[in-house]
Amino acid sequence: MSNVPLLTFDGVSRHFGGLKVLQDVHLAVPQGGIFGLIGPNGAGKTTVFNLTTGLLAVSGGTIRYEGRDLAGLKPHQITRTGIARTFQNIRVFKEMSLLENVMVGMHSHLRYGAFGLLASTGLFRSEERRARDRARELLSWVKLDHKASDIADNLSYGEQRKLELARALATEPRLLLLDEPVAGMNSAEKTDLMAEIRNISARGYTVFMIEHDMRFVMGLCEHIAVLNFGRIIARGDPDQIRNDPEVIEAYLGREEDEAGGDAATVEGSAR
Ligand SMILES: Nc1ncnc2c1ncn2[C@@H]1O[C@H](COP(=O)(O)OP(=O)(O)OP(=O)(O)O)[C@@H](O)[C@H]1O
Repeated sequence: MSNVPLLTFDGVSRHFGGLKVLQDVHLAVPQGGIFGLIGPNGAGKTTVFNLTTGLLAVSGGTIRYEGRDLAGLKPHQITRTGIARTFQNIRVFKEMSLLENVMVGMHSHLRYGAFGLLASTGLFRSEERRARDRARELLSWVKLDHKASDIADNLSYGEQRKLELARALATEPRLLLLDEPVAGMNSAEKTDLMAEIRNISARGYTVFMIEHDMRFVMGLCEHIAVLNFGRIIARGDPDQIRNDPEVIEAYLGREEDEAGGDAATVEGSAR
């Protein structure tokens, strides 16, 4: 793993009117490996992803990817620099096959574009065959290749999440942002996904994930940052995070506030 960060947040803030959702956030996601961002509900985690992918603009500070300031870039331009993401709410095309879902993610990389995908003629066949092979390969990384021709609507919730992951990979990113990848999965699916994400990381992708499931985060991430009320309150490896008094306070405080709500405990229970 190189020491040069792939993605950096330098004094980043984001306000919505008077609401300071992120304040002076400094982050450095190293190249390679798996980085986790955790924090109680509403801490600002998804906003970090929305800023990184250009869905929102920063109110202050700088976000750099491979040293390049991302300010002013549109989401599709950011995708082209090598950043892909999945969403907290599943966004698969339910009436399309798994293969087609992945190929849609690929279109910005195909020379003929999305129109050619729909109206393919002989001219485009070899390119399309290559795309199909790649899509099938990506589906195999999340163990869905045997269902490649099925309609996405027939998949379980957990499988739809994995399909989203394959589709994100189809843009050929180097940085993969995963927003709550195991939400809605049963424990067997979580165990499988953990192995699959480890394999994806071993292939050279940098993974940056938001996740509430502490067992998953602690088991998978080498580096973790903790957001609370829009500020980073801790950074470190899983042991440092688990034992950080401010982190424990942030989670326990929330649990009391929410009277046994769904805030995860730092010790490791899944929600
Ligand atoms: N576009 C927006 N306009 C106004 N407020 C927003 C917007 N996006 C997010 N917020 C607010 O910013 C705060 C942080 O939201 P965000 O979704 O980043 O939190 P989160 O840590 O991802 O939460 P969760 O774990 O519940 O998904 C919330 O109070 C939310 O209501």
